[in-house]
Amino acid sequence: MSPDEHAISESVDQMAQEGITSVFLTTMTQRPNLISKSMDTIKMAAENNPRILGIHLEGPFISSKYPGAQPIDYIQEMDIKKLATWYKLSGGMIKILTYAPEVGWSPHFDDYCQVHQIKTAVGHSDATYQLLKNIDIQHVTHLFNAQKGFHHREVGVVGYAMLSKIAKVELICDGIHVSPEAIQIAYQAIGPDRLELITDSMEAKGRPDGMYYLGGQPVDVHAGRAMTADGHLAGSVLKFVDAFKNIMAFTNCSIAEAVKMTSTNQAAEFHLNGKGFLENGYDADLNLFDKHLDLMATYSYGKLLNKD
Ligand SMILES: CC(=O)N[C@@H]1[C@@H](O)[C@H](O)[C@@H](COP(=O)(O)O)O[C@@H]1O
Repeated sequence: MSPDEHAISESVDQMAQEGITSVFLTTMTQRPNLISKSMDTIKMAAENNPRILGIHLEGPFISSKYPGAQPIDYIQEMDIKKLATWYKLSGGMIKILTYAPEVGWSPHFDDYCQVHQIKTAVGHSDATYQLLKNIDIQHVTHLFNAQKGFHHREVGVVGYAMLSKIAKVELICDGIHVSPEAIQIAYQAIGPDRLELITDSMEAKGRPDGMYYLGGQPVDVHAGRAMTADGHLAGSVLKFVDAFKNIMAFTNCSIAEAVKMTSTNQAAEFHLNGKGFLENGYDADLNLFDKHLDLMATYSYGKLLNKD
């Protein structure tokens, strides 16, 4: 394994400490050749690590109105040829693409994604409710963050996420990206069958405050917040087990619902066979908690990965 593949694989194994048994690794908006390199590196790392199940391409086909922490200089126009190159380099591992449909949608693009089973997600986008409804978007990336918010005459991406009957909706449940009250509203409007918790975390997670990098830009991490120099929240330092606990604390939902939002929904959406349930013949990926819901042990494919 190359040093980069090794580093990726190690960081995925490290995630077992917070109860993560499988991941889609997320790329940033960057120069095309760097995205190409990531595709190849992740593909190679996945050959030796069965916990890497896919890639989430976040950008580069997004709106310059909502870059968030994505480097604005590398936002690109939708280009199916580029997507096809990355898909090939990834060995078919791209499972989800976050993009801004108002700048990039075409029937040809939709066909390409459907044929290659790439889920299209709206994110970093200024799309209107009507556009999202017309193109039947089925996934919303980090609800509320870096997207058109709710206005009473144009309900935008947030309104679409709430009104859709089928779209799965991501939430960064750290109480910083989204306030506990907004999380309650999302829970009441969207519910545990469609919400999916994510971390959106970057390299500083679990490490001391200081300067780190996200997509090649310096990020200052202090007291649980990661900020770019121009003042955008830049990913999180949220541990997945804390997202699991927070959703219960913020919404009063049941453990069963929190389990749904952290595993079953994702497994079902992406047809991850063998994942998401404890059943005969399944992969035996599981977390053990004590009565305070502190994580005691994580098993992946039946093998103990961490222990308190
Ligand atoms: C990897 C990524 O892109 N993450 C986004 C970030 O770009 C955005 O700045 C932040 C806050 O968004 P907000 O200021 O719109 O709430 O949310 C997420 O962390």
